Amino acid sequence: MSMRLVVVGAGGRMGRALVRAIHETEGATLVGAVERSGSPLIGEDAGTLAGVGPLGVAISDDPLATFATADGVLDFTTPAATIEFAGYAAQARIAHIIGTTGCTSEDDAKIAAAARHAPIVKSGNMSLGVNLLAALVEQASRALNAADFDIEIVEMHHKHKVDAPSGTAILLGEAAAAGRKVVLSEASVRGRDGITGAREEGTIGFASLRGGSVVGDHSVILAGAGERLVLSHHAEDRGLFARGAVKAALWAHERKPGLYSMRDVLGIGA
Ligand SMILES: NC(=O)C1=CN([C@@H]2O[C@H](COP(=O)(O)OP(=O)(O)OC[C@H]3O[C@@H](n4cnc5c(N)ncnc54)[C@H](OP(=O)(O)O)[C@@H]3O)[C@@H](O)[C@H]2O)C=CC1
Ligand SMILES: O=C(O)C1=N[C@H](C(=O)O)C[C@H](O)C1
Repeated sequence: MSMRLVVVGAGGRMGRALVRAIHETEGATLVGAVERSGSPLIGEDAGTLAGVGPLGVAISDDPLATFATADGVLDFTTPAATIEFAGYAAQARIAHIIGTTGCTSEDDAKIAAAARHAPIVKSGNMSLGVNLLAALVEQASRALNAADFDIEIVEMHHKHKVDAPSGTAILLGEAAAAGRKVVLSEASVRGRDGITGAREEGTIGFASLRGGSVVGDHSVILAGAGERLVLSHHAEDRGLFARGAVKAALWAHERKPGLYSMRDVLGIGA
């Protein structure tokens, strides 16, 4: 039987891409679409809004009632909304696929608590390419030691993005930190300005650029004396993330409660 999915934030950039991806996927059916109460999109057909024609799914502002009809929820919204949806998905015991970035460690603790009751897949990037890149970054960071190679992560996104560094940059930073056997929060340097002093050995630097319509560019630079290794990913279309999220939902369907990553879904080890 087809997996019944709800898209929350259905009117957003990713929300619309998710509706299209579900429509194109055999074995997945859109049964609900949610936006915040007061949104002018309430009552509109989610398929029409996403450009695939009417699907008979009106956008609702009642997540709890909508989740009761579904097997899973796809969530690319905001941290505050995601925490609320994690509670509802746990109550309904349905899979929750979280692409939202910018969550704090307190938010992540609430998501981990919800994962005791339902399967949750959370990732800063749902594409195959980035998750493979993370495995390569982990390997390269392990092979090239901190005394000889400095790690810097550069990302660029469209001008509407509200969080920095991107969730993907953090995911890649975690991979680099795992390769180096350090804790990212203790090693990271986020942005430089003024007389910063020379670079401290073993740190992992982050730089964020914003502008135009860039979907998502990431590079991890391992800079040594006289040579640089640059591992990059360029996303050209949001459909990439949406297809990954639908794949994660199908993978999580009827799986045991727990917090899973996209590397679990894709079977990519270090
Ligand atoms: N993990 C991944 O692979 C990817 C992650 N992302 C992340 O996904 C998130 C969304 O990105 P994007 O689509 O560009 O952002 P948008 O702002 O275009 O979309 C977010 C949508 O969520 C809605 N929303 C916010 N709060 C609620 C609520 N309480 N209930 C229902 N709907 C709500 C917004 O409505 P309103 O406009 O009214 O506030 C909006 O329609 C970001 O965190 C981004 O970083 C993006 C791409 C890939
Ligand atoms: O906000 C975006 O657009 C994106 N967000 C994710 C992130 O923060 O890394 C993934 C992707 O790069 C697009």
